[in-house]
Amino acid sequence: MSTTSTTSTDGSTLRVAVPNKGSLSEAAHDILAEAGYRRRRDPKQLRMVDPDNDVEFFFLRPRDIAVYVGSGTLHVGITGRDLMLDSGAPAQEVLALGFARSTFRFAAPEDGPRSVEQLAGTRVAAAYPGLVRRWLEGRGIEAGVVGLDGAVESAVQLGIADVIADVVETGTTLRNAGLQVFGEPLLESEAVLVVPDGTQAGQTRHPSVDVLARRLTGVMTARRYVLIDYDVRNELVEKAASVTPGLESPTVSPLHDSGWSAVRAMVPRADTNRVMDELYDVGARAILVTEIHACRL
Ligand SMILES: Nc1ncnc2c1ncn2[C@@H]1O[C@H](COP(=O)(O)OP(=O)(O)OP(=O)(O)O)[C@@H](O)[C@H]1O
Ligand SMILES: O=P(O)(O)OC[C@H]1O[C@H](OP(=O)(O)OP(=O)(O)O)[C@H](O)[C@@H]1O
Ligand SMILES: [Mg+2]
Repeated sequence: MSTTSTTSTDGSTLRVAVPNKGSLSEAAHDILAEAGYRRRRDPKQLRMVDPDNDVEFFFLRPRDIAVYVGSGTLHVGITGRDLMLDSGAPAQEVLALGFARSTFRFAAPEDGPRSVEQLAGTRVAAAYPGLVRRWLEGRGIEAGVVGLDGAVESAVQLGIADVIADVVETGTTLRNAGLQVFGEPLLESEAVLVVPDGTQAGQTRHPSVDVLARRLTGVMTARRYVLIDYDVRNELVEKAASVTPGLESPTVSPLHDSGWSAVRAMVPRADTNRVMDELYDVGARAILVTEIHACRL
């Protein structure tokens, strides 16, 4: 009877890879829980079956997720765009998820290289060596890449590299290491939903991937928008509606007092107060804002 199950039409359980720890993990678990999937109880759990949704979750290192998905052994996963590209695995992004945002940038001491052109002949330290090598090759720049596991910012001071290429979020770690960014970002990254590369022979997308993607999109929309309701005199409806056009068009309903209408529309959360001020100026009253808990557009 349920129409919300992710049960696939081909009868096989959807196998989903989720980051087990690190920067992506908590937000990935949150968005899945908001999308109606079972939440992991124990952070050491490696695998969890969610029978209500006919999904099996595998909690893996974020760096490995594109490798599993690309091999076809798991149907879909959540990882970082940068991690997916670094792996070189035959996986492709189907949905950007809006969290774990970062930029990937070159940085060096003040007296080091200050432009991409000056990278030739240098040693670049990176925890994403595949991504950096491909980026340099794509531009015909011949530089050595020193692959490290992390704390890359120390590599210059410790003498094994001239430049680093790393994830920058606030820039605090770079500043503390006396490094400055230069050149354009190599990449803008965020968490993404990945599936096996469509070009791989013999691999077809599991039908429940689309249900998962729709649910996650619904959560992102519910987070990004609020619902606004207000009353306005009939002659002012058009003017007020132009302030709150909604996604398609606002809902306008008659009030018991025939001179007034009630209007309802979705508004970007970030615009809420500006929109309320404008509506009040137009003459709207009883302006109410409510959360959207879930939606399918
Ligand atoms: N401040 C940040 N540090 C590291 N990764 C970040 C940061 N902000 C966003 N990210 C993103 O999170 C992903 C890295 O996840 P991962 O779990 O490997 O990171 P981590 O927190 O550095 O874990 P670890 O401690 O194992 O290195 C990448 O996609 C990266 O772009
Ligand atoms: O710009 P910031 O806000 O300072 O964040 C970026 C830093 O955070 C991450 O390091 P992490 O703490 O994951 O350590 P690691 O380098 O050992 O992975 C990343 O590798 C950068 O070093
Ligand atoms: Mg790290």
